[in-house]
Amino acid sequence: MFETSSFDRPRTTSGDLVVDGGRPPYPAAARSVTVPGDKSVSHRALLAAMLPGAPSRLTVRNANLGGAVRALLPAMRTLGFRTTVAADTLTVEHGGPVTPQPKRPHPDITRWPDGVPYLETGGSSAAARLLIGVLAGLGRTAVVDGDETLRHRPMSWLAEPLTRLGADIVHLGDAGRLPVLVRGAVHRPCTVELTVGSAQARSGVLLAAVAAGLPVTVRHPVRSRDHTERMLAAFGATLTESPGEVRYDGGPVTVPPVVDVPADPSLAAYPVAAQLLAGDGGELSVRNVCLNPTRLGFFDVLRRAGADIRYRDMRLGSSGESAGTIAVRGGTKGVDGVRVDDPATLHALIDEVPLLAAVATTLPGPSWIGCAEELRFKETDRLTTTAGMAAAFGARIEVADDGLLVSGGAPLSAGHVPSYEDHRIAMAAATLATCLPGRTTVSGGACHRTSFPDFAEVQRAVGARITEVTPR
Ligand SMILES: O=C(O)C1=C[C@@H](OP(=O)(O)O)[C@@H](O)[C@H](O)C1
Ligand SMILES: C=C(OP(=O)(O)O)C(=O)O
Repeated sequence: MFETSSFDRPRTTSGDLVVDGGRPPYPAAARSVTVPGDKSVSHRALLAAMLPGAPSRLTVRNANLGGAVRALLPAMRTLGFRTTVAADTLTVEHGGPVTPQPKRPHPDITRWPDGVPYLETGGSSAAARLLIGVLAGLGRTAVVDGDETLRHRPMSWLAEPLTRLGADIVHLGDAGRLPVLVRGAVHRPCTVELTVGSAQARSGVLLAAVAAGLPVTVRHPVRSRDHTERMLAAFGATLTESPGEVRYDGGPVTVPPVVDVPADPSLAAYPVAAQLLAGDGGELSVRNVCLNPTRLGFFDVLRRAGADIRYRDMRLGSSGESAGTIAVRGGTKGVDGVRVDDPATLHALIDEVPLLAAVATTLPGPSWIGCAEELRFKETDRLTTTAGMAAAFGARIEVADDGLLVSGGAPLSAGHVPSYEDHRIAMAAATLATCLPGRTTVSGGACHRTSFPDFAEVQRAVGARITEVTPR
C-alpha cells in the first residue's frame, strides 16, 4: 500500500475518499453509533496469548480488525499459533501449523540469520514494539521487521531499556531501527529510565518483565496510555504505581480465556467531531467506548474550551478498562480556540492531534497543540503532515519544533487534500471536509482501514456524504 522515496510525501496507492460537504439536506440518520474496538487494547489482548499463564485458546471479543491489529496475525502464525477471525472476534490457539512469512528485502542485508523465525508487522509500530517486548521476556529468538515506513521509526526507545535488563537486541540494518534480531531473555532485575513518553516503549518493557517473571521498576517522563498496566493488573500482576514510576514484583499472571475490548476513543473522536462541526444542536452518543482517562484528551480539551461533551453509564470490563457512552450536543459555538500545553494531555490525545488541529482551523481564535515532538516519529512526521493537510483547506497553521499553532478564523474551502497515506491525517481531513460546502477529495484516504475499516459508514450514519473511490 505504500511506496516512497521520501518519508513525508509517499506516493499514494490507496483509493481516495470523496466528501460532499456542507450542511446535509437531511437530518443525520443516527443519533447513536458504535465504533470498532480499541486498537491498543486489541494488540495487548492478542499478545497476552503468548504470556506464561495464558490459556491454550484465547478469544478476543470486539477486537479492532484494522490493518494495524491484523498485522500481528502472520507473525503469530509464524510462531505456531493458530489465528481465526470471525466477525469482530479474534481467536488465538497454541499448537497451530508454523507458517513462515516472506522476508522483505532490505538494501543492506544480504543474509538473514539462519533458522530464525522472521516476523513482520507491516506498518504497525505498536505491534512491533509490543511483540519485541514479549519475545525478549520469553527468550524467544526471532527477527522482527516492518514495512518501509516502520523501518524509519525509532526502536531504540525500547531496545535500550531491554538491553539494560539483559536482552540481546541486534539491529540488522540501520542503528536503532528495524529489523532487529531479538535473542536472549531479560534477566537482570533493575530500574530502567525511559526518556520518551511512548506508551509502546513502557509497555514493551513491562510485557518483557511479566513474560520473564522479572521484577523491574520503570521510570517514565509522562503517564501515557496505561492499558498494559490495567490489563496486567486485571490478570493478577502486582504493579505499584507512584508518580513517574511503575514497579512490577515479578509475580505470575493468569490470562482469562476471553477478553472483551471496549470501543476505541480515538475512533469515537471522528463522529464526535463531525457532530460538532455540523453544529445542528442534536445529541449524538457513541456507545461502549473505553473511558480510560489516559485516552480522553481530545474530548477533555474540547470540553474545557466550552464544547458540550459528556461521559455516561461508566462500568468496568474484563480487560481492566472502564467503558461507557460519550455524548455530544450542539456545535462549537462559544469555543474560541483549544490549548494543549502539558505532556499528559498531549499523550491522552496523541493520535487525535490531526483531528484536533482540523477542528481548531474552524474556530475563530488561535489554538496551540504543544509538547508534541514525538509526533514526528509516527507513520509520517505528523506535525508536518497535519499542517500540510490543513493548509490545503486554506488554514493558517505553523509548525513549531514541538507543536502546531493554528491561527483560527481563516476562510476554509473544499478541494484536493493529501492524506500522505497516513490514516489519522486522512480521517481528520475527511471529517473537516464534511462541514465545507463543495467536494473534497482526500487522496489516498482509503488508508483509514489501518485503524477504522468502517470509517465512511460511521460518518455517513451521522450525516456525512462520503464515498470511497478505488484507484485506477
Ligand atoms: O501503545 C499503543 O498501543 C499506542 C501508543 C501510541 O504510540 P506511542 O506510545 O509510541 O506514543 C499511539 O500513538 C499508538 O497509536 C498506539
Ligand atoms: C501512531 C499510530 O500507531 P503505531 O504507532 O502503532 O503505528 C496510530 O495508530 O496513529
